[in-house]
Amino acid sequence: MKIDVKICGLSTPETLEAALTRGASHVGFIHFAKSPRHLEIAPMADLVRRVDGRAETVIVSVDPDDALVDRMANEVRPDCLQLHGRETPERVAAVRAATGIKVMKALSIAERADLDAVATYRGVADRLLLDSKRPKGSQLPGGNGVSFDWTLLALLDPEISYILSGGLDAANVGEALRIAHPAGIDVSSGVESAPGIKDITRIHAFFDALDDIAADTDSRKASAL
Ligand SMILES: O=C(O)c1ccccc1NCC(=O)[C@H](O)[C@H](O)COP(=O)(O)O
Repeated sequence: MKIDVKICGLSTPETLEAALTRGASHVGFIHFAKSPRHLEIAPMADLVRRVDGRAETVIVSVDPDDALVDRMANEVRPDCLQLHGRETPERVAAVRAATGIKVMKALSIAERADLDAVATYRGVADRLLLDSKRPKGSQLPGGNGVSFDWTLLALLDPEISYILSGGLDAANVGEALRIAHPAGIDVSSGVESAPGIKDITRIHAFFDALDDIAADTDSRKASAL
């Protein structure tokens, strides 16, 4: 089964094109002032226009107030709003109802108890993104380039569909997909040369790794016949 691939924290037309050319299903743009990937609304709207239906566009924000939700919805018009703060299920439902735009809710996972929150967003958020907890000292709720213990995900109800995020890169995505069974994967730092600087070579390397995994899976299936 083909999984979704979200390349997040894009900020230039060139790196956006590279992600789209390689078949990203989702492209993400960050609106969070403390992030090295932060984009103001107008440049973000420009990048979203360039996507022109080739992938789903996602704006990432952290506990946005109603005024910001309104600006993102009306001035950028993304396909999806990713809420990466402490938004409750009620807030997710309210954002969805107010905008008519899909909502992806990000949840931080570090230990077994963190999985309890996942079910409370089921049927409320359109997508769930399971990310690592921010490391001590980081000001960013996401985009920290650290992974969590993927074996925890075996404890989730297998019916729950999620996007796996946090510290993925070309070198570890194969192992992540052997352990976890996500509907999609999300990467940011793993395709950067420095915080906030997306790297076209690393974007290609990430998709090359996914192609290798797909080819390996196909050949295993063929030899099992
Ligand atoms: O990327 C950021 O700077 C960011 C800032 C504030 C909230 C969320 C942020 N990123 C959200 C994402 O979806 C990232 O892709 C996700 O956390 C994975 O990042 P990484 O571990 O760097 O691959």
